Amino acid sequence: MSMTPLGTAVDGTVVLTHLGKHFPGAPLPAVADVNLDIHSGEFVCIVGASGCGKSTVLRMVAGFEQPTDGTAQVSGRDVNGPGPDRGVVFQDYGLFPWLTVTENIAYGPRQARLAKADVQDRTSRALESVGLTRVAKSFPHQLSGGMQQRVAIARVLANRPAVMLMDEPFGALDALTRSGMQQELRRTHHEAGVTILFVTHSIEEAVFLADRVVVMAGGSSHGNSGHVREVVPITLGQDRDPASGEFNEIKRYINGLVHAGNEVPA
Ligand SMILES: Nc1ncnc2c1ncn2[C@@H]1O[C@H](COP(=O)(O)OP(=O)(O)OP(=O)(O)O)[C@@H](O)[C@H]1O
Repeated sequence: MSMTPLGTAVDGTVVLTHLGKHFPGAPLPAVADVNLDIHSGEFVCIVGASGCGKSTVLRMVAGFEQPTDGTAQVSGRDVNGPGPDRGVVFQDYGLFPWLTVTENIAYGPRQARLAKADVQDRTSRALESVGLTRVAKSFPHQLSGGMQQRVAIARVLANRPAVMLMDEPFGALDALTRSGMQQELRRTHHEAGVTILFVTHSIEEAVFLADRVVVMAGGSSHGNSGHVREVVPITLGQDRDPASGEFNEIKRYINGLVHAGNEVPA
């Protein structure tokens, strides 16, 4: 349980138990037997080669896909569909183009029929936490990709979810913007105390952001189901330097796990 300036008291535990998904008509389950306990406020990244089921796991936690095996629980309750306790951020920002930045962020709290003062308070705090106050009255098309993604993150924060689910959210950004966004997200995560489950192709991004990195493997191109290969705790502390030897050692280790068994035959 955590109490934060950006949120109310929330229990953002996520428990995955024998979680699996077999899509109709597929010869094998896309994902099988995923077991994971994420504690409230933890930052967990999922990495793995294309097709190993990273997005499918995230989508089951979001409630967009029903598991065919096992359960996903958030805050002690089985996930049966999407809900306001979980906020989702995708690579494409999904903003309403006809609404200003402020209106985009206020949309969720308004839909939840919160009192006007509450809506304003949540919106201004979320704006502030991602450094967007200056562009509050702009429309999405007037902003860069990085700024638009900040709006998407603020929009989720304004709903005060217990868990943020992020699927390759920085994948479309240039390297410099991406690195800035990673630093901001770490700070925001720290302030908001929200649990984050974050899917990425970038091992460096995962090592920079996460408390733990879940390495997934397998998938139909390997003749098996996507599964968790290893969960790697990142013991680098708050100030992480991607140029440091320690950082690179962990990166190399995870890289080895991601690519083990994927060697192209000679
Ligand atoms: N709606 C669906 N119907 C049928 N098969 C699906 C569906 N969604 C995903 N799959 C299959 O499940 C497997 C895992 O897909 P998923 O998108 O979860 O992998 P991923 O690790 O996120 O891949 P990537 O890194 O390429 O995004 C793939 O073989 C994919 O084709």
